[in-house]
Amino acid sequence: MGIFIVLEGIDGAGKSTQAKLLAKWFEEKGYEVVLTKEPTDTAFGKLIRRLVLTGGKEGIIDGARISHEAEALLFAADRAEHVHKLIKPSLEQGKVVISDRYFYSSLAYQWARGLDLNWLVDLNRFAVRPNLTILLDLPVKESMNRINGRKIKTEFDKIAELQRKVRKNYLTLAERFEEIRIINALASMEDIHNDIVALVEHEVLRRIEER
Ligand SMILES: Nc1ncnc2c1ncn2[C@@H]1O[C@H](COP(=O)(O)OP(=O)(O)OP(=O)(O)O)[C@@H](O)[C@H]1O
Ligand SMILES: Cc1cn([C@H]2C[C@H](O)[C@@H](COP(=O)(O)O)O2)c(=O)[nH]c1=O
Repeated sequence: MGIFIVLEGIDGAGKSTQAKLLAKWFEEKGYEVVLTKEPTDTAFGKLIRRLVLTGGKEGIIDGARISHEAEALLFAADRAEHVHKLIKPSLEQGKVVISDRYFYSSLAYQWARGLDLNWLVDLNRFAVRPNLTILLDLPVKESMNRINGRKIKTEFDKIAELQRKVRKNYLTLAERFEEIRIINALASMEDIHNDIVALVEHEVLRRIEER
């Protein structure tokens, strides 16, 4: 069985930066790595980017924005394909899978949109649990600074208030899901990478060796 690691956090927390650094670290140790993300690059992921994550006309169906429940279902459908077609087969082949976002994003964001947390947990029950989930925790003010320079912004990027709710939700989720570990994302990229490596060595590799 392989190793499954997830990076989570509000927009601009540094997930993709750290996912790439961690993938390189594992590769240098000789592991075969699958670096992936949600929403995925498949047809489902593209549909989500068009219907949910673009603030313009493309997000409108039959004259109105899609409901938050429909959004949650689309994210879950994308995730089901991700789990069954990529994550599970890669783990069965003994690979290291690193995902930039996973079902915790649905819990944190769609909960912040007003949906019921337990309904979201049930909807995502099919999602295989990671060995380790790293929550990159960053104050919203800093995340807004980091993402402000982007040319294309999602609706979420623009709304600092929503990001505040999402950050609070992630911290609450870290109390509920034992695989979530919090890292201070205000530090330098290098320090954060070193903190992540220490967690991986301690929480994942050592436990596998002890089995
Ligand atoms: N520790 C850090 N200190 C300062 N800037 C950082 C740090 N980590 C990442 N950045 C910068 O912040 C921006 C956002 O980083 P990144 O794309 O990795 O975040 P993300 O969490 O994947 O964002 P999103 O969820 O919105 O895709 C990038 O310009 C990146 O270079
Ligand atoms: C998986 C997932 C994502 N989201 C939101 C979170 C972000 O605002 C965007 C994705 O943007 P990124 O730059 O590609 O990280 O989608 C969500 O609301 N629910 C989810 O399940």
